[in-house]
Amino acid sequence: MVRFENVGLRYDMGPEVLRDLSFQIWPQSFQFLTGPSGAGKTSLLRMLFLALKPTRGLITILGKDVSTLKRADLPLIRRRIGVVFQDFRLLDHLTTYENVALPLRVRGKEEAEYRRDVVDLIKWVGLGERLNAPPLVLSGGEKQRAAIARALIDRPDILLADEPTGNVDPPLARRILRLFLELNRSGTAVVIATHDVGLMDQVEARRLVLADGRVTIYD
Ligand SMILES: Nc1ncnc2c1ncn2[C@@H]1O[C@H](COP(=O)(O)OP(=O)(O)OP(=O)(O)O)[C@@H](O)[C@H]1O
Repeated sequence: MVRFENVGLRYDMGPEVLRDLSFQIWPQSFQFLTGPSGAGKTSLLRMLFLALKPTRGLITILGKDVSTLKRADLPLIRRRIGVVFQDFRLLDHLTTYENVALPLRVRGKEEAEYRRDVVDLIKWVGLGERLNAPPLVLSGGEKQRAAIARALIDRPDILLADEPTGNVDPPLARRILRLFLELNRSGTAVVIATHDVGLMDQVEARRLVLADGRVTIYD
């Protein structure tokens, strides 16, 4: 599903922040991506989301070599990748419902086709009471779950989450982790970037550990 071979990344003329990364992410797998602050977790996620190209090496995502992808191919592949950003990126002038429905609206789907799915998904993340609330009145944990619902609404093959429990207390972090595990059981590959050791210790899962620009894998 995802294959990295000897991938390196540098920003502008700076030093290589990631080097010699070789690993695969399998369909329906679950893994944590971890490492100290500044180790390159967000940079790696950005390459996985096709927001950043490597400066060397080969990346294949969903069967496509990213170096040969044309701009016009990007939306189709990105649609199969759900992302929960560290800063949520919800639109303040839209309600929870509208934020979650946005990817479908942008694709030109009719509301009658998706309304039920959007409402069901919002209930699944525990925000049934907040359907019509704008992000400004949501707590950090509620925003987090709205961002998760939006990442999932188009049924991605792979979900990438950047510090998805960074803004929530431990009970809510456990709840969010359970949502990801449930999602994974239903067939979605999941990559969670985190430096929350307490969170990782709750499940036996593969860990991709970044340090000094390199990755070590603990299966
Ligand atoms: N746009 C950029 N331009 C230049 N350097 C960058 C840029 N983004 C990240 N870096 C550098 O790349 C390295 C990795 O950063 P990155 O944000 O990927 O790490 P991280 O592991 O996600 O950190 P954190 O856990 O603090 O979010 C850091 O040295 C950072 O300064």
